[in-house]
Amino acid sequence: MEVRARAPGKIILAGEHAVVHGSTAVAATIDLYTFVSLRFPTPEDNNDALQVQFKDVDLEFSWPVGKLKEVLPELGSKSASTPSSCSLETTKAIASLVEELNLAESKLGLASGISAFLWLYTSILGDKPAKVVVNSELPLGSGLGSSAALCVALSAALLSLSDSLKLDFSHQGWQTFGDSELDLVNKWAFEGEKIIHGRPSGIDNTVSTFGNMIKFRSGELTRIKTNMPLKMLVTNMKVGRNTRALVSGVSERAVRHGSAMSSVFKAVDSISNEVAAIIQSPVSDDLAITEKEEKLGELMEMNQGLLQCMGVSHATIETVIKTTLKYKLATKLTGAGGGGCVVTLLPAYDLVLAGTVVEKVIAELEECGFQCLIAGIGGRGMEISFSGFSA
Ligand SMILES: Nc1ncnc2c1ncn2[C@@H]1O[C@H](COP(=O)(O)OP(=O)(O)O)[C@@H](O)[C@H]1O
Ligand SMILES: C[C@@](O)(CCOP(=O)(O)O)CC(=O)O
Ligand SMILES: [Mg+2]
Repeated sequence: MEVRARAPGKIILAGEHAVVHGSTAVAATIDLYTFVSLRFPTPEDNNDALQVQFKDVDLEFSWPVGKLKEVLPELGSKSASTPSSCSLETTKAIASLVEELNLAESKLGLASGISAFLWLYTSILGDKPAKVVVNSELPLGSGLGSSAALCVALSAALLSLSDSLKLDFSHQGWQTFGDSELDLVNKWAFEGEKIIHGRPSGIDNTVSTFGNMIKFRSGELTRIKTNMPLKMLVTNMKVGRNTRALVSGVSERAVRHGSAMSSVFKAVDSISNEVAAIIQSPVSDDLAITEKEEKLGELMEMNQGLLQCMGVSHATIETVIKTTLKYKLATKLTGAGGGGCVVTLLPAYDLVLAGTVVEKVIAELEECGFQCLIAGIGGRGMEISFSGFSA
């Protein structure tokens, strides 16, 4: 009896950071997933603990359910069908549980993910013993939304075994939820993101839950139907950074320079809306596609300039921008910046030329020690699959 959930990462085509301050942003899923598997113990297992294994970071923990009951003040008082924020009291209690894990210095950055795990698990499934395994195809902390993918996959797995969803356990293979169930997953995942990001906009968990490509503003999503082939090169510069710190850095700058920063956010809003309009407008021929790519590239460059204004670029990002510019390709950071990943718009149709240009640019970037991948974008959102359940 096991449920497996998977949720994709994302790229942000325009609008990161500004979206936290009410501007429009455009995001698409990428075909790299975080997986969460969950199973309850059988009587033979004789297990009365909540066990979790985070495979990507080589960490494994176990809390006897008695301990959780003793420490967590609100345990059992939550309803899985009503997402709620973690209270100050529970935040402190979870922090004490995480502190007792004595994480090594190099793994302290993972504490917020463990806290989000404990909050989501105990809010949705209370004190039920279980074994949870997390693994991901996404690089962690690189701007591709691993935090949201974790929260979405976890919320989906937990909700699917709670009493709040009525699901078809006999269905074979991956299945998704209806819109109202997806909405519930998304709301819980947002609560988890709050613990990891501090002040998330909700764009990452929303695109990971619903899939495809979305325009997002102040918690509202509009699905985008692409009318052009979009090919993106994702380059991971492997420079570590922390989303929470970068997001709060932008907020502090916005407090120091209110009027200037609100103009920056307004400009980003216009850029995102133009990006969405270009992607959705009908195309007549290849020439029209090339024209659209040129406009998108220019908008990406403008967005990158404004991200630099917000203080979230990085010397390494500028290196990649210069390298791709030699090949007339536009690049911007994606996600929180400060390192992490950048995206470069690749020509979709000019295959002969694209082949050589793309190969050359990838070779040059890889020579610098960066990791490149051409991501499939705009695919499915969160999905679950059951095994070992009798119909
Ligand atoms: N597979 C995973 N296993 C453990 N923790 C994870 C996993 N995925 C995400 N996290 C948590 O999310 C954090 C990274 O989130 P964040 O800084 O927002 O970057 P991003 O979302 O761009 O990957 C990690 O430090 C960790 O706490
Ligand atoms: C910077 C931001 O716009 C995106 C952060 O994405 P990531 O966690 O770096 O993948 C923050 C947010 O929207 O919650
Ligand atoms: Mg994140």
